[in-house]
Amino acid sequence: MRQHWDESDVKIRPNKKGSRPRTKDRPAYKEATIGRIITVDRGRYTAVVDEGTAQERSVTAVRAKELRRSPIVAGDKVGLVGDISGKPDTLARLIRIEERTNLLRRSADDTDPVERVVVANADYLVIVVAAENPEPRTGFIDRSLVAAFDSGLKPILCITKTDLKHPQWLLDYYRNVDLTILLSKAADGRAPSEQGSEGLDVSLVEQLHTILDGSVSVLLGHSGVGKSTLVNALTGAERATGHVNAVTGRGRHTSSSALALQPRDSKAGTWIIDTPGIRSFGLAHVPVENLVAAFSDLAPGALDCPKGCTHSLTAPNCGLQAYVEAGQAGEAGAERLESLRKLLRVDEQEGDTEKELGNLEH
Ligand SMILES: Nc1nc2c(ncn2[C@@H]2O[C@H](COP(=O)(O)OP(=O)(O)OP(=O)(O)O)[C@@H](O)[C@H]2O)c(=O)[nH]1
Ligand SMILES: [Zn+2]
Repeated sequence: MRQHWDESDVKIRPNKKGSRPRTKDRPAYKEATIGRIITVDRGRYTAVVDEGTAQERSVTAVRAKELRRSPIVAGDKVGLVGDISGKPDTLARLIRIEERTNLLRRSADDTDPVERVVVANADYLVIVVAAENPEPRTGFIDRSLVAAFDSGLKPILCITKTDLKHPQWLLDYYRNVDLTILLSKAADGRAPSEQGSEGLDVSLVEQLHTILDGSVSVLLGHSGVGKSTLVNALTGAERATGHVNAVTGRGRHTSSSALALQPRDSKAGTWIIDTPGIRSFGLAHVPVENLVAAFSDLAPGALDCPKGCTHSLTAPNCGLQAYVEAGQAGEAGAERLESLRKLLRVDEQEGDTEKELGNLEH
């Protein structure tokens, strides 16, 4: 059952000096407890406090009026006041967003300059694709790589379902790119199972578990690639901490906003943030230099571009073009440059019109 809260339930009683006008640093708020946001659902923020201690618990909070215009996302560290017991029917007040180490951003599409924040303070972006069913799309992966680069997250490409098909062409495409690629173990001819974690490769889970231990990772992937299977295997069937239950009271997260989960047997501070609402990254907010730099196999070529080069097919003396033609970006160079030009929107054909279908809470 969903409880109904009212912000007035959590108004903090004025302290003895309460009549004093609020100053910018609001001394009373120095007492705030720091929590980590694990999900946002219709204006309710779920934060974990006293992380890694016996008192670890999740607290539901609403944000203070002053923060009404500030996006707060999974991974954010926030200051909480009021009732932070985490007991049923209690509601804390979120009064501050702590400084972020980084922010994974996207725009709704490539023409919308308004950037939206997806996740804060993450270390890795794990891009999950299937070797087949559904067929992986390099356009999607390249976009995700740009978003990771622009936001300062380390990308990992995780390829599932290699038992169905060996993704050699994909490995070739990324051969010269600075990117960690993890594959599920190949080929015993299994068909994708209809339920459960059948077909999932244990070694892939173990590899991921090891790399991500102690870090905050964002998992990204289209429907059907095996992302839920992977998340379930990483977090264990029973989510011992019960944080998810705290979100909806039903043990299932119903909204499409990002949700942070703790992997089993991991160090304190290890979080995996699932992003069910995100199908792709609009990149309108990303500066051209970062688009180019994210293509680490091509980027050195741009050093020879004339100032203000558009890098289009017809751009005179484009260094990228010359670099690729000289074979310095390897066999996939031409294809990679074509992909970059799509993102730069300087390709001759219609650009990548992949539209955002995601829905994110703010
Ligand atoms: N053959 C094979 N099947 C797999 C593998 N990993 C997952 N599957 C199957 O692929 C199907 C889709 O997996 P899910 O984990 O539900 O995929 P998802 O990406 O979470 O998709 P949504 O739940 O739609 O978001 C399931 O039937 C899984 O059992 C794999 O490595 N090999
Ligand atoms: Zn150029």
